[in-house]
Amino acid sequence: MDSSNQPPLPIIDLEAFTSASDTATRLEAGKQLVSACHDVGFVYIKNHGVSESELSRAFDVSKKWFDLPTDQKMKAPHPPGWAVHRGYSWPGLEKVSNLVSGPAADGGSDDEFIEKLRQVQDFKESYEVGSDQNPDQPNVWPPTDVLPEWQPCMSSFYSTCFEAGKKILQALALGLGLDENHLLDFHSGDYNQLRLLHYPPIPAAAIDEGKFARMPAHTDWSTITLLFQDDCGGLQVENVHKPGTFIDATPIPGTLVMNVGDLLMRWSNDHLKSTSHRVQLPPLQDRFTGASKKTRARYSIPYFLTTDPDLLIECLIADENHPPKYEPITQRDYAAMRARMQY
Ligand SMILES: O=C(O)CCC(=O)C(=O)O
Ligand SMILES: [Fe+2]
Repeated sequence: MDSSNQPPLPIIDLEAFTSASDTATRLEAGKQLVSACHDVGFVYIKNHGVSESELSRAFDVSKKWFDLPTDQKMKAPHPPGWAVHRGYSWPGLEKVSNLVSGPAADGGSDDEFIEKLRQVQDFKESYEVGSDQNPDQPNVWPPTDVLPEWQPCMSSFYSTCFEAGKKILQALALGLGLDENHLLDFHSGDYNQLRLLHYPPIPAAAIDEGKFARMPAHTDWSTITLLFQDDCGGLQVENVHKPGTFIDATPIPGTLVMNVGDLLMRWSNDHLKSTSHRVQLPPLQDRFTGASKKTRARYSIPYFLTTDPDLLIECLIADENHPPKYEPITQRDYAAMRARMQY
């Protein structure tokens, strides 16, 4: 892709929202964020409040985990089935799918349909962490002798990310013309999800030939997602003005990438966009040389903010000109529909 033809993704400085004491400046910052989420659905955020030291520690410990031998990692396995999304998933277990309709979307039994989704393997491994206060999704931790720093580091990073997420939810609410805590009030923080991702090096040809995907195009089902990525590159965001084409979300040091999830899109009556994204090969010049032209390994850390499961999500922006497009739904019902398609 010729990157010079790409429209840049917006960059929002959260400092204007977090440190200004006057209402007008904060409101303006919120409106800028909402406008970016309306136009593109993906933004870089700087001054997000997650310190450089906490972030590099999370990446270091994540790398240590994925460097462990498989038999050690398998001491914290993702439970079978789709109901609980915690613990370690080995390469190929998950097939990210954007299909929310189809024979099995209503919880039906078309196993063949789901099997088809798995035919292209996602070559990545992941570890999902939640809150210990989430009764529906008990955390899966390895025995403490496996990587003693794993649990304390990831539990702490989970809370750190929520602090950053709170400010973003407040800025969004203000920008939408709502009370500052309107969106945040739906999020106790117990239902968020921290995801550690590792995309191992693979021959570039394997992706080019369609045998493997790093992560195929999908939207997230969360309220919002915060994403920290290393310097490898490969994240791409669909160009909303040219569907089917993608813009590189090149890593920018000191920023996180924030995107609107499907739930917030629905909640905002489609005012905010949940934009499709994917992970492709890193740029050509960064691929390993040699016969197989292996890609670099890539590490990323998405954090999904999700509402408490039984609160009813009703369309927010509803006036005579914009009647609600969707029935109210609880996050629990929405997530069950999505998860069924993924595992
Ligand atoms: O690894 C990335 O950069 C993207 C991850 C992602 O989109 C997801 O986990 O939903
Ligand atoms: Fe995603």
